[in-house]
Amino acid sequence: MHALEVRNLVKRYSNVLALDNLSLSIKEGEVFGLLGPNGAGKTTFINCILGLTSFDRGEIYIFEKPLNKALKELKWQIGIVPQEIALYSNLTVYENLSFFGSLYNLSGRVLKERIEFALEFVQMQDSMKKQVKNLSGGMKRRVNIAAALLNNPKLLIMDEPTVGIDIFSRKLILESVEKLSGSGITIIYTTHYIEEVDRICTSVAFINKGTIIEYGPKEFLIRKLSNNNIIRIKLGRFKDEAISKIKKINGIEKTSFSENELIITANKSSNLIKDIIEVLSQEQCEIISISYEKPTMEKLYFAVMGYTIDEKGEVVHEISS
Ligand SMILES: Nc1ncnc2c1ncn2[C@@H]1O[C@H](COP(=O)(O)OP(=O)(O)OP(=O)(O)O)[C@@H](O)[C@H]1O
Repeated sequence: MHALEVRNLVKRYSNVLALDNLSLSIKEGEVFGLLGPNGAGKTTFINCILGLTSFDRGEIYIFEKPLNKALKELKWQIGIVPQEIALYSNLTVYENLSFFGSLYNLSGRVLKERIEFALEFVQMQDSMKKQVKNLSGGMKRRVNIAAALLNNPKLLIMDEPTVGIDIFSRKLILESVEKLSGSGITIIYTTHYIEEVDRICTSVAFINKGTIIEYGPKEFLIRKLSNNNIIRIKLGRFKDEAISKIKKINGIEKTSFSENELIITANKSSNLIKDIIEVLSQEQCEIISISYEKPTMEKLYFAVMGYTIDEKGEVVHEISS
């Protein structure tokens, strides 16, 4: 079943086209990362699917129900962690959670148990009596997450939950998403931190200028979008002739050799390792190790967004469209 299906969504703010025919679908149970730079349209997208902002065109289905129906019938199964902290600062952590729980019609023992579970989940039990105004930004964000989990949602939407918070809270938030992953809950997680998507998401969509450039399961995208394989071969004894012969193998795009390491960039479609080993053994070279370099999510992201990264790791070049 699809947790979310969006078709040709268009949203305009006067002269800004914030969402430009955006389409995507998210399967139930996925931790889905929506990754894009500032102003890409992430928050507008989230606001549209939550019915918080109107849109000009398109269709949205949540758990296969049209948006209006879904928001009426499934409202209590959707947890939201908004970008802005949405808590009462003069109330304590516990009082805030009691209030949000009562909005879900939770009361008595069930409410108490759900609050205890949510507090433990975000590791805030020790701070439950503190007023929210006395908490750090990261702790407030964790209370927001606890509030979103009170009703045991089927769909959890987290809009840039780690922006501007301390490292410890960030670590806890990422760990809590990891704990939820695989439990059946669907999570939509917007961010502009590539390493977060790499760590916690099962699928990812690259969004820019209001449109989805690519999306799918992470491993699928890495296979689809990486243009080549990089093979590293550490040699003991070697002959220059072997290196020259390897350069000529069909499918090899680039080679470099320094400090006894041969780095080969090979065409994605070719499996050349057998040919390379054959040359090395014919030339009686000593192979110490062979490894494949996996393309990183970061390299993939910049490539998809139209940038390249040089050897020093700097973004150097925008490819004009
Ligand atoms: N209320 C608004 N009125 C006019 N323009 C808006 C409004 N909200 C967003 N925009 C514009 O729509 C575009 C998409 O903005 P949005 O906030 O959805 O992007 P975002 O990816 O969430 O960015 P960020 O990571 O900075 O939060 C931007 O060009 C933004 O300036």
